[in-house]
Amino acid sequence: MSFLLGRLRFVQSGVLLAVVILFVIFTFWTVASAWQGRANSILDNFRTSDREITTEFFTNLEQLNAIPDLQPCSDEMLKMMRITEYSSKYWHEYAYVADGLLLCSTSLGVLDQPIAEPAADIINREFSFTRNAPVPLLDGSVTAMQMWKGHFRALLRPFINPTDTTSWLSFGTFSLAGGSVQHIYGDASFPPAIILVNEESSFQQVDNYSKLSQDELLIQWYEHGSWVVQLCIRQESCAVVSIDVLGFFAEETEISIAILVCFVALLLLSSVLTPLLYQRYFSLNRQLNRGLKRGRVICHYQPIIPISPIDPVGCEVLCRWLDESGNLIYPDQFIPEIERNGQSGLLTEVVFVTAIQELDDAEMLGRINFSINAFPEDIESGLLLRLIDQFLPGQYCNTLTIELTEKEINNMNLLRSGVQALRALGVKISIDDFGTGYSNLNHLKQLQVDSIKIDKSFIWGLGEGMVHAGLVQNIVYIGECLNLYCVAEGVETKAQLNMLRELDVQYIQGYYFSRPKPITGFVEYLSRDAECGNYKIKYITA
Ligand SMILES: Nc1nc2c(ncn2[C@@H]2O[C@H](COP(=O)(O)O[C@H]3[C@@H](O)[C@H](n4cnc5c(=O)[nH]c(N)nc54)O[C@@H]3COP(=O)(O)O)[C@@H](O)[C@H]2O)c(=O)[nH]1
Repeated sequence: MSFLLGRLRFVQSGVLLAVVILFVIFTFWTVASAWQGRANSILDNFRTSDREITTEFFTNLEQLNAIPDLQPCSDEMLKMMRITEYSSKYWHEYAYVADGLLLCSTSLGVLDQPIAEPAADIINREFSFTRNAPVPLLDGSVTAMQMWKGHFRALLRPFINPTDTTSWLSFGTFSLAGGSVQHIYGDASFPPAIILVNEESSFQQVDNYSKLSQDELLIQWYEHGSWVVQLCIRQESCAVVSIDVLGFFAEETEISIAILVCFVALLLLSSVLTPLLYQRYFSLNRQLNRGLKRGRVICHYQPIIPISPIDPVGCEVLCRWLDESGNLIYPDQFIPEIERNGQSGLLTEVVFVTAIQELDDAEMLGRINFSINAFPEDIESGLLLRLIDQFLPGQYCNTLTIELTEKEINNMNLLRSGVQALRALGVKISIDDFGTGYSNLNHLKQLQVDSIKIDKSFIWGLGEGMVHAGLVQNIVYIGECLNLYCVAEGVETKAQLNMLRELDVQYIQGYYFSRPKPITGFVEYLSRDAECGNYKIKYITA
């Protein structure tokens, strides 16, 4: 019972643990996909706009710079600048600049008084720009990002700023200028963008990076409670999205509550499911069912030593069950369950077939006697006859003893005729645990058996006074009268052995000689000539 309870608790905690692990994975996945989705959309926005903005800038300004033989700020040049602005999506107010002075622009035309341009705060290899500096052309009343290339300059139109996000998510872009990282827009107080030089060798120092395309790299890392995702385009600009993990849960209360509710629901569900799962997969009943089919029932062999040196040695085959955790379970613990499940025939078959196979492999079949335990219904149903016919060569039938285990007899007539059929083959029948259970004298007379096995409780009482000695003596006497031989089981001491010899018991079985052992241990024991009692092992000779 305690074994079962322990098992139940083990299974329950196992299932609970599995449920919790699944839930944690589910939570992580839900949360991660929620914030990853948000970060991705921002990065996508950045990716698209950055690509389009820079492509448009370079295309347009390169075209303007490449116009040959045009007078600066001539009507022809202004026309070209206005056509360019008309087809621009991101850039406007194209202007012509010479020696730091702005001479004309698309909206104002040729200026009466040239205006000094602000100094670019970022100077790159091919271009220069200011970040949101006041625009002198418009009296400094507006700020805009201004970018120069060659003789031309353009202003970036205001567009939707992706920093418009939640409190747990911040965004910023950075650019590489003059060999250093410059903040362009968004949150400047970020964990610094890792490396803006978009060279694979430098990114390879970062664990989690992936190359999205020839000129795009994505890097992700965890830092100070934030998950940071950085996307770099070409060699100059990177967008960084930072997700504050705890902030997410604090802000997104609906998601947090939903997760909490799911967790509680899962806990409740698991407390309902666990017993059902246990019943379905882990009950002793189920395990036995699987075990019987999957060779988890194994055989141990315990010697039965004859008192007379002329009689051959024997053994009793005793089953054990190797449960799914690798523990050896003894028959008293699982046979009652097997009987309740109506699987006793299956157990007998597994033990019978395994024992014959193992004895044969160990070259013991035919050289020693062997006893197998069986239920009365195995004889009544004809199962044992079928098994013998199928698996035991006829010449070895007289080495087999069937020990009838203590159980109610269903049909005495069937049992009697089954016993007769077995005995006709040479198989011997023994009444197990004689003196207890159903093994009464009337059954002995009706069944015509070959031997009786004196129950170990009588043997253990031998040293305790005359009563048990008298009982054993009477059992031996009954055996003599009915022409049966006696086997004493449970012999543990030399004193018990000596008393049994005096009482003329013919065979001894017990820990005094050997505990039940797997076939290899049993064969090894026999090869040492039963040193425990100085018994010379005698085998059956052909
Ligand atoms: N139908 C089947 N019944 C089986 C089968 N295998 C075993 N059994 C029956 O289960 C009962 C318990 O068996 P087990 O735990 O294997 O115990 C056996 C011996 O280990 C034990 N024994 C033997 N000598 C000693 C000893 O000196 N001291 C001590 N404390 N125990 C000892 O006795 C059991 C043998 O019993 P028996 O069969 O009555 O000879 C038991 O009733 C088995 O019959 C099976 O395959 N099928």
